[in-house]
Amino acid sequence: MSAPLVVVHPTAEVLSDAVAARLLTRLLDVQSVRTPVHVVLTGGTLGIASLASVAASPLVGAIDWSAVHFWWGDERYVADGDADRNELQAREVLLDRLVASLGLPAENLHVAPPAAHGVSVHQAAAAYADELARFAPPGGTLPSFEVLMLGVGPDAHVASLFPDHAGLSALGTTAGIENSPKPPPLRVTLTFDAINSAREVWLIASGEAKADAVSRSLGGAPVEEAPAGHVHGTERTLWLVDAAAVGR
Ligand SMILES: O=C(O)C(O)[C@@H](O)[C@H](O)[C@H](O)COP(=O)(O)O
Repeated sequence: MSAPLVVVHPTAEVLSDAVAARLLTRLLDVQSVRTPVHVVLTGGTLGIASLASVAASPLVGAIDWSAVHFWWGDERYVADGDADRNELQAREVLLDRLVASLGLPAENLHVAPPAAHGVSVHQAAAAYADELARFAPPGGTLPSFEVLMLGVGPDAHVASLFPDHAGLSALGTTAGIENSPKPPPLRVTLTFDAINSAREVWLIASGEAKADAVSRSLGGAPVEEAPAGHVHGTERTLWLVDAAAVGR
């Protein structure tokens, strides 16, 4: 477990560009020593803005995308093609282009299943856990995540781990979430154990509305109040924020 390091950027725009630059540089560094590389993406405004910044970066062509796998920290359990799907939003700003022209294999996008008739959110979570286990080292249940990104909610949630909510005590690698306080109500999420297995965990937050959540998370609030304060990378935990999110 690594102690958090907080990096403050002046604005949300600079922050999303800096997250993109950091991700691309990290991929270049890692690809010089090991491959394939597993990256976990986040939904949310800033997460998607950061992917759009990746698409706009001149470095995007320098990565060997054929050896990168993408996962999601959480996914909204809605029908395939629904605009609320985190994977759809990520595809629109970046991933479709990586597949179409930069060599990312379509099968390297590992999504939690969309909602389907007769399939519960818990069954979808179990299917996502099976997919994760397929890419785990022998005897393991999870791929070796290099970077895992998490947006932070105004209530200090991360992924779909909400304060005072069922997912906080979920065992295993994934959980189905019902009655999410942030719509839509059904979600599939990685658990704390799965998140905390990543080498680097990057929490990203911008805007005044997140200032209280950031301060409570970094101030040691209990997990039931501030789940975001209880995620850590094994090697590095970064809080990448803008000035407003730290009350400046
Ligand atoms: O699917 C989701 O809704 C999420 O993955 C969620 O955890 C998100 O990252 C935060 O709520 C921050 O979202 P914003 O950046 O939009 O505030």
